[in-house]
Amino acid sequence: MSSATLYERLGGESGIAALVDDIVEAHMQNPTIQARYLPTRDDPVHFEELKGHLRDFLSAGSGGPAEYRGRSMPEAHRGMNIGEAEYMAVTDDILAVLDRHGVDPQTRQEMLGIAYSLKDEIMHL
Ligand code: HEM
Repeated sequence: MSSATLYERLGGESGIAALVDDIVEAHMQNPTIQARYLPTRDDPVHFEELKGHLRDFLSAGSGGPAEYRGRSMPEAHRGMNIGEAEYMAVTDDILAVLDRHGVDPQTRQEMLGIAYSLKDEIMHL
């Protein structure tokens, strides 16, 4: 086990910013979920706010200093009726990007655990 916090292992503020950019881009390219995400780019202010929320969510949730000011997970995803295949697609994108950024397997496993733990707050709402 590494003694570094998850936040540190993700590369701190700059590492997380780079991860979020690439994860969002991966979602835009992923046929299973791109229709959910492409419209968020139509309004650049909203898009930047969304990416800021994703950075803060990841920082706050991994032991970093950010304060998450976005909506709760059920609030953010209510009305989307997100299914299993879509959840898998998002998780796959995240793991692939972590791999590309050289994040170690134990840390990727931890991220997978966190993603699974959030399922009930995000799916079928
Ligand atoms: C590990 C799983 C997930 C996490 C941690 C997560 C996290 C978040 C966060 C933090 C936001 C920002 C909320 C805000 O700005 O108030 C968000 C927004 C969003 N999420 Fe998720 N999400 C997950 C899975 C999914 C899935 C499976 C989908 C559907 C394919 C999805 C679609 C969206 C969309 C479209 C938005 C933007 C909503 C908007 O335009 O305001 N998310 N998510």
